[in-house]
Amino acid sequence: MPKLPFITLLRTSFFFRGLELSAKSMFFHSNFLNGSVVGLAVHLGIFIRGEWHMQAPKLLFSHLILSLVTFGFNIRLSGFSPIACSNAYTVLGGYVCGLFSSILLYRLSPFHRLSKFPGPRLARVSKLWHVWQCRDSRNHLVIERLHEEYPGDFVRIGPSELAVYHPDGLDIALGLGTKCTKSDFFDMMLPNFSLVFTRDQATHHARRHVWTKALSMKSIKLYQNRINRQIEVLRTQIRESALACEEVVINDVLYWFTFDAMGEFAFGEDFGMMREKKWHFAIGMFRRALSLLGMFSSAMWIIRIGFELFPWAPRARDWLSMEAFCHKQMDKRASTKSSEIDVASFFLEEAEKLGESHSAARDKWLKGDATTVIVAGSDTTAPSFVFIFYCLAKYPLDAEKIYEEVKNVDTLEIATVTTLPHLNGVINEAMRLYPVLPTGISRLTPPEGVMFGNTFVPGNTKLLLPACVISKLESAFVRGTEFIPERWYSKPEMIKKKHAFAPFGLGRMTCAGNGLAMTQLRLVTATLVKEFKISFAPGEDGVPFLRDMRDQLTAQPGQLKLLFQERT
Ligand code: HEM
Repeated sequence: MPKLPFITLLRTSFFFRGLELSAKSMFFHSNFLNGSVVGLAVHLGIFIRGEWHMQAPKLLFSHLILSLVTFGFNIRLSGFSPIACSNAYTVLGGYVCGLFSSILLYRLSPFHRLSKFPGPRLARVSKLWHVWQCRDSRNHLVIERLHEEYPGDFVRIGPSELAVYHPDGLDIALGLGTKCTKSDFFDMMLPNFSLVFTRDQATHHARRHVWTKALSMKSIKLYQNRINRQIEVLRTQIRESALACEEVVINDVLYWFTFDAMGEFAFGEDFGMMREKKWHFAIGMFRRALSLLGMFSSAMWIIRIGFELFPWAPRARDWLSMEAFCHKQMDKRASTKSSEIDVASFFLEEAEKLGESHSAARDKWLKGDATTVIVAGSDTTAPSFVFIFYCLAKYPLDAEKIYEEVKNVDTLEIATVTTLPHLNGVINEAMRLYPVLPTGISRLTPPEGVMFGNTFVPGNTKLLLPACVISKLESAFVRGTEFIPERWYSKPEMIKKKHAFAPFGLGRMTCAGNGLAMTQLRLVTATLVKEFKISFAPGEDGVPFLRDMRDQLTAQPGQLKLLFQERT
């Protein structure tokens, strides 16, 4: 065999090495490209349409499985080797790049249906931006700041979500005749059913009548003895503090009262918090679990992943344990006969109608509504109370005006307190300036879209309707940021858009417990103002109370210390 010169050998070896490298590079590129095309197709063909939060846990799980299968497949093809692993990485890397580039470009592009609405660039890309902004549970400040930064009626706060600051926003999105429906947020409690968390309108309508019956003014009168009992415990506790000249942490006392009262109305048994002057463990769990909502309520897919894949994580566990506690309360109530009527009596009566053949659905409704009645009934009324008492301490002249109204009347008479103008003006004004659902109302536009004045909002857009901004708009209320109770009775000209104040929502899905909540607010405020002078405790100025407020779907104000002094 002729001997090849060394140089020729070298050249030939470089040539083949080059060929191998370019083949490898082509292979690499084609793997990457194939992955990217699949990623692109999956976005444009599937994920671009509809809602995916309910499937989020399954999607995450199936993507993990698919990644493992891709590795397995490549290892089977080329044996366990760096090449097999790098092939798998390349395909998966291509998929991820294709999928996310397509999502990113689309969301930032002028072709997106919400492209004309202003808002932070990162908010357009992903809801993770909003989640990050809410990491300290202060969504109300985020939403207020955005309103200042982007003056106008709308700000884009997510890829397909708008914050609406229009003075008619609540009326258009919630009012009678609206075609907007509840947003993805209301899938939070699934698989349990509950009136609040029911998106399907027909199902909602069918369930609503039980709640309407259980919380009608006629039924509330049946709970009057229970209400009076709880108010008496509260009065006694406040009187003890007044006699001892002790400051009262009003948040604790009024939260204990409201949860105790709700336990009593709902299941015929309070939580004993006022008597024992300490938090019940289940309510404590619930309040810890709320921090989940402070950060994640704007991204339901994260909450769904948390509940389904990480139910053992501390906050998710607190939430699930709190639900289990409420379910147990309902089971306990179902197995006892009560001589006095309570809210559960109505639910149990309805459950009996469903009978054994529908036992699964019946149990789900009972469980879901048991949680709702405690959570929606207490964690809303309690902060309303705290804000009202903050206003009474801050505006003592208004407290005195209420005193003039109540000093000669029976403050436990529902019909009487309903008609007292300044009492009701103060309650309304406190709820307007300090809404208990500061950013908690959201809706989805119908497929054909909705007009807000002259602006068209396209279909399937999630809307956030922040009461913390809308109810103070100058276009809705004259001197909108000031506390003026008279606007609700003697100065109606100071209200330009009455539906910009909707503390209980509007329309078909308005608060079912509106009457009960207002009754409690009126009776308790009138009773305590009649008996006590209320002021800030020494060293208290109410600043930390507002500064430390968290927005965890419901407002969780900071600590407030008050002094109660018995009127002589
Ligand atoms: C001051 C106290 C309260 C406030 C500010 C309040 C506020 C609200 C708001 C704004 C909504 C509508 C949410 C939406 O449209 O997305 C609502 C719904 C609801 N609330 Fe209340 N609420 C209070 C007290 C109560 C009480 C005491 C109960 C019951 C015991 C209750 C039970 C419900 C229920 C069941 C719904 C759902 C209604 C439906 O979807 O048909 N709420 N509440």
